[in-house]
Amino acid sequence: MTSTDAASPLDFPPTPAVILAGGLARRIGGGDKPMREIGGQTILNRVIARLAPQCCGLILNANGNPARFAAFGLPVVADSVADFPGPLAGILAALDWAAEQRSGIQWIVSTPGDCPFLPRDLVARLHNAQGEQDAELAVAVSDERAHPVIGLWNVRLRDELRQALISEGVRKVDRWTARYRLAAVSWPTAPFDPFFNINTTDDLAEAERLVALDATAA
Ligand SMILES: Nc1nc2c(ncn2[C@@H]2O[C@H](COP(=O)(O)OP(=O)(O)OP(=O)(O)O)[C@@H](O)[C@H]2O)c(=O)[nH]1
Repeated sequence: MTSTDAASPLDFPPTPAVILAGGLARRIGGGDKPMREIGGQTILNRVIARLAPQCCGLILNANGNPARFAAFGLPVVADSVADFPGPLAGILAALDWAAEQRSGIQWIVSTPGDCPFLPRDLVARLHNAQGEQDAELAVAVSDERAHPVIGLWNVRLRDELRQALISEGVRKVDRWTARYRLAAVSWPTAPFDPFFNINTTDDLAEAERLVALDATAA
């Protein structure tokens, strides 16, 4: 067994996760996509339920009035870079939040707020791969496709990210991560892709079907 197959949560440093909900959700008609419901629960509730047992805390990255998320009881951190420059702005906001905590947080895991079936071993396997490969970042992969917003980020990289976003105008996550030693961690896609995410109303319907499959598999 390689150590990426299994890991105890004690094997890696305490790691908070940021749930990225700062986008405009244009393909689904705007609004807060994570507040849409599938199987009688918000997508956000499902993301929280997957991540909370794996992390030492959760934060929500969202723009606009944070009061609309009050019921979830999470710190809400807005982008510091204006005009919706994409998910890198949310990752930067989370890294800055971590540095401000002054509790020695070294790593943050990021996930989108529209990905309700995240693996229960996400954080452990990202950390294991990072450690084994002495990588600077780790990113999730399924079906040979990288999911650049689902990753493990070192708080140390925040000023380089700020520079890339603000001074160089970098927008694509994988354009930025290509600068670093990156560990890619692959998950199986049976019975379905755990990184299935919801972009459209058709995806919402598909997610309803997967909720039932997921309940059977659990
Ligand atoms: N903080 C922040 N997050 C963003 C921004 N744009 C997208 N995201 C987040 O990045 C993840 C992937 O986003 P996309 O699928 O590209 O964008 P989206 O807003 O979800 O949907 P579309 O507008 O339909 O593309 C989601 O979790 C978004 O909330 C942004 O400008 N700022």
